[in-house]
Parts: sequence; structure tokens; C-alpha cells
Amino acid sequence: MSAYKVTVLGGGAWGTALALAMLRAGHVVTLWARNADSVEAVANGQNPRYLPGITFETGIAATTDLAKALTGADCVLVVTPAQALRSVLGEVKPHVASHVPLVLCAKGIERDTGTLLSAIASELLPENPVAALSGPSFATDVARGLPTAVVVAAEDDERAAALALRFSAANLRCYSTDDLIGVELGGALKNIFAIAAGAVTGAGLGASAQAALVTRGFVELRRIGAAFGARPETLMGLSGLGDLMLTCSSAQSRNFAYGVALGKGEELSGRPLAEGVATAYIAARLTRERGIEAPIVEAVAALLDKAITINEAVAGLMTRPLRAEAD
Ligand SMILES: NC(=O)c1ccc[n+]([C@@H]2O[C@H](COP(=O)([O-])OP(=O)(O)OC[C@H]3O[C@@H](n4cnc5c(N)ncnc54)[C@H](O)[C@@H]3O)[C@@H](O)[C@H]2O)c1
Ligand SMILES: O=P(O)(O)OC[C@H](O)CO
Repeated sequence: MSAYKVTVLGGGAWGTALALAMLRAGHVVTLWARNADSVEAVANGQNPRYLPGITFETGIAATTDLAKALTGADCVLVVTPAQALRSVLGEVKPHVASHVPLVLCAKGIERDTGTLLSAIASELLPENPVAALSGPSFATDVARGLPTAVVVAAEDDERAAALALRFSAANLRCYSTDDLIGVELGGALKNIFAIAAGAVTGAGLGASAQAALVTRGFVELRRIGAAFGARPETLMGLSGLGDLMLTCSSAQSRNFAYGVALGKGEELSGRPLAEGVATAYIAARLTRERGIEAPIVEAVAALLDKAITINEAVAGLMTRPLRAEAD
């Protein structure tokens, strides 16, 4: 069998970790990054800017030349931030063959339009099959070779299963599903609740508040997901509940850490990427427009907008009309 060639777009933490995961799964891996320093470092078994303190095996062919990176690719993992997807795919388009699957690994929704990432890919490269990879997976854990499980989604379930088989390795177990929207929404929305959970911690509101917030956040996640056509079992799975649990409980999460800073009233500019900031803004707009009840999403968006204080956010959530839990 000829070698399977995976091209990874994005030389940050997750791009590097996924490139390593693909290498460990036995594939020929090329990583494209726009930054020459990252390219040189990754080729030498490090990425000090995004994965400080981690040394890994060599074998990833890293380059800043996008055309070269995409030549002969059997599969492309797109691992740049969600808000950059449209511009990155615009650059990719002239260089990628139409049969090559695009596996979207970012977690977000386009801030200005509310478009899901898979819809952006289908709009720009309509011939290319689209998939998503998501689930509880810190880049540092995956880069270190620690075990986890994720889910690969594509509307064609056979394609999803085939990609999951390709991507799985000793310490990366990939499940598959045809619920692409469910997987995308779970991954995008959990970041908003991770910011909220971090804010609860930062403001010193206690472990009980934390658990209540995350539980009610999950109710909201399922309510929003259902309105957009996600299947409940997907949202109960790795890309929904699994990733929500991870990001809402660990200071390793950049979204959680952003929330902690927010809750403490610290300076927020210049922090590492927290996708939930843009997602909160657009999710609040979408839920408002569609009449979906999403008080935690609203509160996070208002907090980020500095329209309310953390105390006002808490008071707003605590004084909502009482109701049956299942409603
Ligand atoms: N880090 C994780 O643990 C992790 C895990 C799962 C999913 N993700 C998701 O993966 C996505 C990327 O996250 P990350 O952790 O790699 O972020 P990062 O900040 O570590 O790296 C982002 C990379 O994208 C590059 N980039 C930014 N804009 C670009 C553009 N317009 N064109 C080309 N390159 C561009 C940056 O230079 C950088 O190399 C996010 O959506 C994140 O939610 C991250
Ligand atoms: O560090 P975060 O908050 O972007 O989370 C990373 C991953 O999404 C965890 O699965």
C-alpha cells in the first residue's frame, strides 16, 4: 500500500500536535506554517512558541510554501484559528485537488456571519469532501503522546469511518459520526462555557457555583445544538460533553484561563488564542435572532463586551424566573 500523505495547515499548538499524531499513525506528514521560525523548529523536534518545554520526534516535513505543502496530499487537516479559516481556504483553493478531504480542526463559528466552518469550506471548495475532528484533546497532551479519544465527523458516514481509521493510533482513538453539525457546534460552544466556568473560578464563587454553571451550560449547549439540527447523542459525546468537561475544569484550557482573568478583572489583551471570545459574540447574536433561550451565552457576551460586571452577570442568572429543571 502506498504511503498516505497528510498535510497539516497551521504551525501552532494544535497543528503541531496533530502533525505528530499523524506521524505516529504511520503517515507521511507535511506541516505548513506561515512563520519560518516555527517551520525550522518543528523540523528539529520542537515548537517553543506554542509547545514550550516539549521535545518531540523529527520526521515532519515543515514548510512555509503552501503550494509545496499541498502537492500530492491525500488529506488536509486545517488547524488555523476559526476566524482565519476563510482566508486560509482562499489561499489553499488553487493548490488542492478536488477529491482531497478537508478535515477542519478549529473550534469556532465565523464571527461576522455566523457561518459554521464546514459551510465556509463547502462554499469556497464545493468539490472537496469536508470533515471535522474534535473532542477532548489538549495539544500538549497529544504532543506528549498521552492517550485521548476524539471524533471524526463527515456527512458521509463511510468517509468519517475511513478517516477515523486512518487517524487512529496507539494513543489517539478516533470515533466517527455523520453528525457533522453536532460535532462542530459542540466544539465551538463549549469554549463559551469554559470562559464562564473560568470567570466563576476567577471571581472566587466556589466549587458549587462552578458545577451548577457547567451543568446549566450543558443544557444551553444542547438547546442551541437542537435548534441547529445537532443530534442529542452527539452533544452527549466526546465533542460535546467530553470536551466541555475538559475545558471547564482545567487551567490548561486557554478559554478557561481567559475566563479566570475575566473573573479576576485582569487585563485581557495579548492573551493566547481563546476561540470562545468570538464564538460568544456570534452565538449570542444567533440565539437572540432565533429566539433560543441562552442566558449564560448572553452573560458571557455581555461580560466580554464590558456591558455588565461579573456581579451583575451572577445576579442576572440567579434571579431568572424559577422553572422545572427539564424545561
Ligand atoms: N491547542 C489545543 O489544545 C487545541 C486542541 C483542539 C483544538 N484546538 C483548536 O485548533 C485551532 C487552532 O488552535 P491552536 O491551539 O493551534 O492555536 P495557536 O494559537 O497555538 O496557533 C495558531 C496558529 O495559526 C496560525 N495562524 C493564525 N492566523 C493565520 C492565518 N490567517 N493564516 C495562517 N496561519 C495563521 C498562527 O500563526 C499559529 O501558528 C483553534 O480553533 C483551537 O480551538 C486547539
Ligand atoms: O485551550 P483551549 O481552551 O482552546 O482548549 C483546547 C481544546 O479545545 C480542548 O479540547
